[in-house]
Amino acid sequence: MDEGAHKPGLRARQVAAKLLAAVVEQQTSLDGLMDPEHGHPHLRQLAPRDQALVKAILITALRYRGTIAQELSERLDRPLPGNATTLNHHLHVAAAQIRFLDVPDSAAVDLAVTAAEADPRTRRFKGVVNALLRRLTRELAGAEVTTVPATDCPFWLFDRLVATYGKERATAIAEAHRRPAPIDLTVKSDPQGWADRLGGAVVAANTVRLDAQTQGSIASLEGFDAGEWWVQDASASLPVRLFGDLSGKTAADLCAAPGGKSAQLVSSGARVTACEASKSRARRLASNIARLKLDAEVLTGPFAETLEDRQFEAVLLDAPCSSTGTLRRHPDVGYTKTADDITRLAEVQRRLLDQATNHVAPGGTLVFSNCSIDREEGEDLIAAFLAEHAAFTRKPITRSEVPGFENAVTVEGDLRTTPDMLSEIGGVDGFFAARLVKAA
Ligand SMILES: C[S@@+](CC[C@H](N)C(=O)[O-])C[C@H]1O[C@@H](n2cnc3c(N)ncnc32)[C@H](O)[C@@H]1O
Repeated sequence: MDEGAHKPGLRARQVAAKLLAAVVEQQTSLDGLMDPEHGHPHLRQLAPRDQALVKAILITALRYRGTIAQELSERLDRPLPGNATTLNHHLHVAAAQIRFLDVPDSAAVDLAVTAAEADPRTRRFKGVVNALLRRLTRELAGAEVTTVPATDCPFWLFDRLVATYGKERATAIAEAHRRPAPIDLTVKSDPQGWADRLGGAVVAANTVRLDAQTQGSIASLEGFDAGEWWVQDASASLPVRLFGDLSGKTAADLCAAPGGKSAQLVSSGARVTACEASKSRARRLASNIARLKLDAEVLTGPFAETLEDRQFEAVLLDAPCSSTGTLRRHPDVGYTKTADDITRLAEVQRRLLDQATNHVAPGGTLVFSNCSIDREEGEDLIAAFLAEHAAFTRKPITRSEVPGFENAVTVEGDLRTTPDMLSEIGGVDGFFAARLVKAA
């Protein structure tokens, strides 16, 4: 066997290059590749420390993909052949480490050279890899990023952001995408006490924010086993708050897994039915609810089938979407989704909203939400819904209902957060929510 095959850390870099290819060439989601049970087998074979390294490399390589591409190409004497995609992945994996991660530069360069040499497709570029990465290290290791934010936002997405929000705000959003997101926890009670215990800060009603650099696994933090809190971005906690007091009321969470909003509904005093179409996700939902020692009815299958003709006073439709509001946490989304996906997902949402109307009791409230920042999945969808459903009217959200998020309330009375908001405290995910009421 090749001597290099035994180099510590080599396998992690090879796996990182392979997974990067899966994201950008086959549009496979990083969450799917990283799943502890069903993720990529090569990743699961690595030691936990190496798995964490691969994850850090991939998140960084995707977050700064445009900058890395530009900095590499500026240092090439002549362009790489157009079909050198595998080579490109090795270079991006190494550049992510050199530019942004706390890994010795010499190891990043050396392992990239060995990885290129070990692969028949890239062997002949070994010298190029060595020279290029050494030059990158010499000239840019530890340097500030000087590219404009749009460099790291996939073109199709940036164009849509400009069309909706204008160039200045689109640029601020793209800039926010480059900053790692903090870890937000929704606590059942005593937010200040938990903030003190975990070294965080209270940033919204029941949201405790921990630093993005918080060490160790989430499950090892105090209060996890006791079920005192769950992970949920501050903006994702807003839709359920729009129902107001739910004590003793019936509530359905139509698209429930992994269950952050179901947990909130139960905690607000509602009798909750949580529906989830996917079997594996429904198992996760049930286990999350159990860890939190909360009580909810969990139904597995599409809600239109499992609920039959049941109706509820409060109905939440937190629909599947493009997730373009979560690029800070999921930088792969810009490379795995396309403009066509947005149109397709908006159509799914339209159909689910139609079905949801059957499960709202007369006089009941329907909250529609998702984590997209595209108006086709938000503002436009709700405008079309209201035009077609005479039994429903919007109950405008008021600024006083969402302290700290007053600027997220739109003229129409919907809620629209974008990642550039609240940047002084670490930003928020992009989210949309509308509150609709069914005639009595
Ligand atoms: C955005 S996620 C929900 C997140 C969840 N509300 C939370 O806060 O944790 C959307 C979920 O809806 C599920 N889903 C999609 N179509 C569905 C349907 N017709 N019935 C029930 N669940 C559905 C998906 O499998 C996915 O788990």
